[in-house]
Amino acid sequence: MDRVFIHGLAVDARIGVFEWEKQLQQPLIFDLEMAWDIRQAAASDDLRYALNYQAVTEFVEQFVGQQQFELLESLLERLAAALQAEFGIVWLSIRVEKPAVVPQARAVGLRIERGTLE
Ligand SMILES: Nc1nc2c(c(=O)[nH]1)N=C([C@H](O)[C@@H](O)CO)CN2
Repeated sequence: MDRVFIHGLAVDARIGVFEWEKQLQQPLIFDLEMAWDIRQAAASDDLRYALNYQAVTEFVEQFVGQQQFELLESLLERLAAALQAEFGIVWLSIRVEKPAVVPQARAVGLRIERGTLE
């Protein structure tokens, strides 16, 4: 299956376990990989048959901006389900980095995969 990707998408979020984290917005960096059969879009040269990465980007920005969780796990699980439902994505991987929150590390975060590939 082909993949549409969005790398390095920075979105401010209210997320974290600690009280100080709940009082501010902090940047999250997302990498998304989404399975999509591109052949119909390629044959027709028509955006309607493509997975529109601009639309996905705006959806992620809006979704993340509206949520508040303690754990990255909670955010990613819901974001993955929302993207699959909104765009009909059968499989996706979302990786998120929380930069500079753990001083010993450049970034921390997680990566999940949801759905199935035929
Ligand atoms: N697996 C996770 N570990 C931690 C998270 C998280 O969301 N998932 N969050 C934190 C704190 O909020 C972090 O930002 C600062 O230590 C700790 N560990």
